[in-house]
Amino acid sequence: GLPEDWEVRHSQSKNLPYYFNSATKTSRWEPPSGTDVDKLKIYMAKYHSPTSQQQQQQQQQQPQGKIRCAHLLVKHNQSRRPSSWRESEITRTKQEALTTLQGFEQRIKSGSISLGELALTESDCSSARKRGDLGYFGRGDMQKEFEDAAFALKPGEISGIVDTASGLHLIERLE
Ligand SMILES: N=C(N)NCCC[C@H](NC(=O)[C@@H]1CCC/C1=C/[C@H](COP(=O)(O)O)NC=O)C(N)=O
Repeated sequence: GLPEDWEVRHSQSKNLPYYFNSATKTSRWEPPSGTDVDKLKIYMAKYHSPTSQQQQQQQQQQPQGKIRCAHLLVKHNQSRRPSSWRESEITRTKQEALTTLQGFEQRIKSGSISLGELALTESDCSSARKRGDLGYFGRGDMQKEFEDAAFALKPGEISGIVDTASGLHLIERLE
């Protein structure tokens, strides 16, 4: 039910449909004027319903049941391994680590810096050099508190502060 030259496409990053005009090569989030909205609704339900789309995407994008996350870890003197590439002996208290990570969280959630960018210099995990990217993992790979927080996220979402034996984390689900 779209006007001439228009087609529905799917944005992987936002996991949302958008409308593309192949003649003018323009795209937009809303259906173009002149769309037969009722017909479009039926079409979307059939081909672009989020569940089938998401299921498809889930299958294509990642090994079964695994997700991919980046994290920013701030260790403290009670961490299971109070040492990192940044600091051979980590002496900050847990409270200090919390205050530091809350500051990072504000900067990330305000959009002034990305988690990955900040992880590069601030994360006490060796994944820092990969902007915190831990790669794909499934249930049973990470410490439980981390796993539960990570699997509760949708792709693109960032957790609150997560407390594990490693230290305090912010987690971003990438896939
Ligand atoms: N599968 C992947 N990519 N690597 C295996 C990860 C093993 C796993 N690690 C963790 O749970 C901590 C918390 C989340 C990330 C993580 C990273 C830790 C944090 O630093 P650490 O406390 O070890 O010094 N550094 C590396 O392992 C575990 N079961 O201990």
